[in-house]
Amino acid sequence: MDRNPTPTDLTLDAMKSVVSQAFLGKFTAVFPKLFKCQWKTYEGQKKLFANFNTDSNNMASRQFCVGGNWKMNGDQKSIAEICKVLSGAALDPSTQVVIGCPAIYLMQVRNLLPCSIGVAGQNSYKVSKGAFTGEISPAMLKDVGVEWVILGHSERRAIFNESDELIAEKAEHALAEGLKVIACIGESLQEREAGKTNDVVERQMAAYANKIKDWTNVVVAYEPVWAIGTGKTATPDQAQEVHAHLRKWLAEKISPQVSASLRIQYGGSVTGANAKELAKKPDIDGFLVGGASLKPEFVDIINARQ
Ligand SMILES: O=C(CO)COP(=O)(O)O
Repeated sequence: MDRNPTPTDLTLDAMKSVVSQAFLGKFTAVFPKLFKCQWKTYEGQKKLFANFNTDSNNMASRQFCVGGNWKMNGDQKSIAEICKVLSGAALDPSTQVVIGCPAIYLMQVRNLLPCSIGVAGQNSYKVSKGAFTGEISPAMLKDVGVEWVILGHSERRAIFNESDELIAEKAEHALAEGLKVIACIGESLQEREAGKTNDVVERQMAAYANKIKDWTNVVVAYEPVWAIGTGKTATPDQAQEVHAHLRKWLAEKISPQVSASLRIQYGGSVTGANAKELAKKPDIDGFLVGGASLKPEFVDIINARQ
């Protein structure tokens, strides 16, 4: 929809939901898992709906989205344990949850987690197949039931020398293949201290914008490099300042609609203890979490808006 939803649109959506739920009810006995999953989604949408504000610039109109980035951590045993915790936990149904796990464990994680939790690759290449030893493609991620990919993480940029252009090409291809993309950006400590934060995130966003024409399936993750894995979280005000700047940039360079609807996560030493304060900021629409996503406190981060 390229306009704000009107109360009539919302009522029609609610009616469609009720009818489809009634229809689903008939099949509860046959497809209990499917029903449980649909119901959870419905409950989440109902909660979102209750909060919905037709002012599209309002944070309530963007679904809170929390990603766990396990990076190169875990083994079959520990991953099974984390999946058990997540599967059994009472997670805020209005929060979208996505787990980015090492490629080799993607199928295991997809099989262990309920369908209400999305699974993400941590990287994918810019073409669908071929002689690219060591790479995986969006088509392969989709083939094993993975719907998301994290791209442009600062570790890919710094350690594996990925350029803004390559990352944008990867994002373009992943979106064309039907994946949802968590597109990471963020400045280093040196860049922040030199007062270049806005320039850096604008440059990284401009590279994405050169290749991305439809932002519907994109979530941006603002992750200041100095806050990643350091225990030195950006303060809620520091994070909000950059998120608000990004929204202004999006309004000017892309469109007011994309600026109002694109979700921007914060990442960098998010914990169960600091998530609630960060989540109160109007332009913070979720988190991308490293270390704490491997621990039970990840549940508190998911529930930060409750
Ligand atoms: O890099 C991150 C998520 O992608 C953040 O990592 P930490 O939460 O461990 O700081």
